[in-house]
Amino acid sequence: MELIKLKKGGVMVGTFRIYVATTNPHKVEEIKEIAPEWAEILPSPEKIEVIEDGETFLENSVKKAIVYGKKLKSPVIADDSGLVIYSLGGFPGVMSARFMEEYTYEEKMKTILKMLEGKDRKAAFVCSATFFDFQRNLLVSVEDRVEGYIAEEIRGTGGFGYDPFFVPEGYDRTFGEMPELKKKLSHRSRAFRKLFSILSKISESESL
Ligand SMILES: O=c1nc[nH]c2c1ncn2[C@H]1C[C@H](O)[C@@H](COP(=O)(O)OP(=O)(O)OP(=O)(O)O)O1
Ligand SMILES: [Mg+2]
Repeated sequence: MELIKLKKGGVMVGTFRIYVATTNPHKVEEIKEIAPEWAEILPSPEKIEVIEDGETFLENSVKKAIVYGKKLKSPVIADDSGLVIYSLGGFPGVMSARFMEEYTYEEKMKTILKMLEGKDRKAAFVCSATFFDFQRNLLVSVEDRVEGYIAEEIRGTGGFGYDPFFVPEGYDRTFGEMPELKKKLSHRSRAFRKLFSILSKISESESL
């Protein structure tokens, strides 16, 4: 049984529905933008609480995928991601969302800007993308990142989270100032492009 109904005689014979195991609609939108034509990407029909107590993005990504996949009994994809600042030992890392949880991202970023005074500003966004198919007990995880640095000030209102102070390598504007370009450059688009390409290869091998 093919994992994904692909083409028959070169004609699309159907799509493969995948729910996104997330509470974050920005993630759903960004994944939809880069998903292949055979994947029908939908927000989860249920909001499921997952305790993200993993020490790595991978652990949390796999946990979210399995909890949602088992509950929905349908193929899912999950993303655990965050900001890693090298001169702060990788802070905030897996704690990116929980750092100053009760404050706005504006306040979180202002605090981090103070922490960075006199320090090296190199940073990366990291995304661990996981696919889990409950029926086939198939789990695939891929991690990727986008290197860059933290700007001297908060700029732009596009994107979400820490976008307004993250400048990707090779550019001088923040993701907040160029949300369209972010969709191509980001850790999320890189990780999910890799994940979808692996799923296509698994499907092709199954239909051999
Ligand atoms: O593209 C991004 N642009 C800016 N900031 C970002 C991005 N990607 C992750 N981040 C930050 C936001 C949050 O502080 C943490 C994600 O936390 P993370 O747990 O993966 O996501 P979440 O709690 O919003 O939704 P969920 O866990 O339901 O997928 O890293
Ligand atoms: Mg989360």
